[in-house]
Amino acid sequence: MNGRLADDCFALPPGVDWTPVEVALARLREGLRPVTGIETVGLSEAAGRVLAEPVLARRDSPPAANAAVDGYAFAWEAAGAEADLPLAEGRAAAGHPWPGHLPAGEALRILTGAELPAGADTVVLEEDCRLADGRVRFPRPRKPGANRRPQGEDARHGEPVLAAGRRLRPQDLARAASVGADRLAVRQRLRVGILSTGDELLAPGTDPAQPGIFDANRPMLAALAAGWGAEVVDLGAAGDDAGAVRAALDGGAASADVLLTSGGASAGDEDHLSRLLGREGRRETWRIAVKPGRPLAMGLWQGRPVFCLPGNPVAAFVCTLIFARPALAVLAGADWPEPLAFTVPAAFAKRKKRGRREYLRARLDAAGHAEVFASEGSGRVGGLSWSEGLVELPDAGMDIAPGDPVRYLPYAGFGI
Ligand SMILES: Nc1nc2c(c(=O)[nH]1)N[C@H]1C(S)=C(S)[C@@H](COP(=O)(O)OP(=O)(O)OC[C@H]3O[C@@H](n4cnc5c(N)ncnc54)[C@H](O)[C@@H]3O)O[C@H]1N2
Ligand code: MOO
Repeated sequence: MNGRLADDCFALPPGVDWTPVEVALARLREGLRPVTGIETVGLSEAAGRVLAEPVLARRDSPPAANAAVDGYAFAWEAAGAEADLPLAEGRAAAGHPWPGHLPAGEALRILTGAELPAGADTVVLEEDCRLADGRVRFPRPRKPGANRRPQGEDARHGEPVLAAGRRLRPQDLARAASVGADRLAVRQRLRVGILSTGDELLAPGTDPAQPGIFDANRPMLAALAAGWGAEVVDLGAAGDDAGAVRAALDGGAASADVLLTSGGASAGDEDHLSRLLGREGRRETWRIAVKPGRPLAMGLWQGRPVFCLPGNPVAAFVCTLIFARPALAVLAGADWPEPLAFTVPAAFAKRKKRGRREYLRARLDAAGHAEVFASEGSGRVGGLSWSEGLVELPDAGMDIAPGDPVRYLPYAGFGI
């Protein structure tokens, strides 16, 4: 079912001033619900889509016991410890079952994937066998059932094999296909509108001699959202003018399910986005205890959630990974994703203030230690491109020395 978001879905509990990251995340998790409809697609179109209903096994998988190796099938009980069995006529191959009932005390040539013939319960590996005069000799495997893949060992008929909310990875498609699924009920793609704001922004292709800065956020945010399975709606760039920002928000609310804006998030004279949302929409300024990203604001414009990301590209990027990504997942009907994190030794030294969580652009050196970008400047796009993950430092004050354990969040864990 599609959810309507409550007006206060971003509101913080009363009395909260500087919002710890985990409080902000918990609030998002509680306040958001799926906003996308459901459609049916074939397996070949389902990669990256979010399952709307569980996939149930349409039969046992495998449908019958079969051989895990090339060798000889036989009944374990009837063979001695040093087995010496006559070979039955014919063979069993994948897709070509042997029709008869194998008498106890005989063996049958069998290939990997072939259904085990009636009467046989065990398969001996061909490398362990000696063949002579129509007989096969081998040391009997220690246990009955060796090299046999039992019926239904991977899935039972009717069993849910994939839960609703899963974003389908290639291996999930294999799982769905293996139990006979054909068409899957998935969520429609979340439409994510991307808007940049600021008079200083230059479109790509502008003469570099022009004053201003090139819009770095929009291609980055669009690629992030697309990589997470969204349909991107490019809302362009709006100048620092309330009318232009209002028109862009109206256009976004009409064409997208959720908006990611950048710039104008804090409380400066030209921070129209934040002000407009406050006056004409619904805005919660969170003052999150995080660096970078403190000015992140969230709100609703005509019922559509809006993430007002800070303009500084590093802050926009970090806020998108940490806050917008799980929010977009929930809005898209997917499970809440937790970032992947490892504890690794630091390759750097840093004194950190208490009272806020910090994210540093980082990557692992050859020894597996986390090194960080030379500058923490939130405008340094070079550091974003240099980095392969983030070091996450907790709210406490810290004096970090090389070799101290730190939490490293590889970008690969964010799907980028
Ligand atoms: N008095 C205060 N000033 C600032 C505060 C504060 O709390 N009080 N917070 C600082 C922090 S932290 C950040 S982050 C920025 C965020 O401000 P805004 O979201 O209002 O963003 P702008 O002022 O519009 O832009 C900031 C910076 O980013 C550049 N920018 C904007 N959009 C883009 C884009 N699409 N591509 C590349 N660069 C972009 C813009 O030119 C500015 O340099 O505020 C601090 N100030
Ligand atoms: O979020 Mo600002 O430094 O924190 O760029």
